[in-house]
Amino acid sequence: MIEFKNVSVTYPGAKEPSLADVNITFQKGEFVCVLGRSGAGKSTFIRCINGLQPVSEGYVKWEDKTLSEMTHKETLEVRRKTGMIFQHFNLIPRMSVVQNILTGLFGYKKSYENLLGLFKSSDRLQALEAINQVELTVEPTRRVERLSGGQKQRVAIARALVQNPKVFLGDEPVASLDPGTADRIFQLLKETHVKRNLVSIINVHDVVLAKKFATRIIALKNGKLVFDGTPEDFDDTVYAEIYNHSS
Ligand SMILES: Nc1ncnc2c1ncn2[C@@H]1O[C@H](COP(=O)(O)OP(=O)(O)OP(=O)(O)O)[C@@H](O)[C@H]1O
Repeated sequence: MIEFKNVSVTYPGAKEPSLADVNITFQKGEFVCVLGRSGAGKSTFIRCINGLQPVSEGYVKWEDKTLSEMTHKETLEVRRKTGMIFQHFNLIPRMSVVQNILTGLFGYKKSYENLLGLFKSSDRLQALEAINQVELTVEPTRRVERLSGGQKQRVAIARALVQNPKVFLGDEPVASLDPGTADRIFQLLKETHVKRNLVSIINVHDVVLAKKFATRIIALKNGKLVFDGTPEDFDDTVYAEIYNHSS
């Protein structure tokens, strides 16, 4: 469904590529965790998937279409199909839970409707359903700045859900949460993933979480794809190879 072919990314002024000649394909139903040391290229990789980061060489394909050759409309469609979840949640602090979730519907609306905040009652119903699905028990009208980290991440997931995504992309979604909350958020992501038969590709620092939830683990080192296998294959030898400090 998503294919990387000889993908490299070199940032302006950089001597070395941050992503180097990556070849990989992802299929529906895969729950992929991306591992690697800090600076290995994980965020760059995730952002290439929906074109937030343009590639310097090679291409990324969604089904049979190359991202860089898509029309504006097709690119927007790809973004709409992608639910992104970030470490710092990317919510609007002074807006309420339900208002934040409704922004997930922007991809379905005309821009003037977004500007005027025009939502139908069926939209609000959808937002309330998403709140139920992520088991968020706070008042929908509460401002998100007053929520805990775990609650904020649930709002972010609910916002991604109303988008009706085909793909979940996570850039360190649990990095700022305590271990118990991180585990519960991963549980929720995995359940949603299974229910909706998504492709999920999630950067994570915690190898234990990756091994517990992933159906496939990949690892980057200095921008190169150095591991692609099952959680069982990701053993101590592989761990040492990926996280050691020599190049
Ligand atoms: N916008 C940018 N401009 C220049 N260099 C960048 C940019 N973004 C990332 N880099 C560099 O590219 C490399 C890979 O960064 P990236 O953020 O993809 O790694 P990462 O594995 O996600 O790291 P972390 O786990 O710390 O978030 C790093 O050397 C980083 O400094």
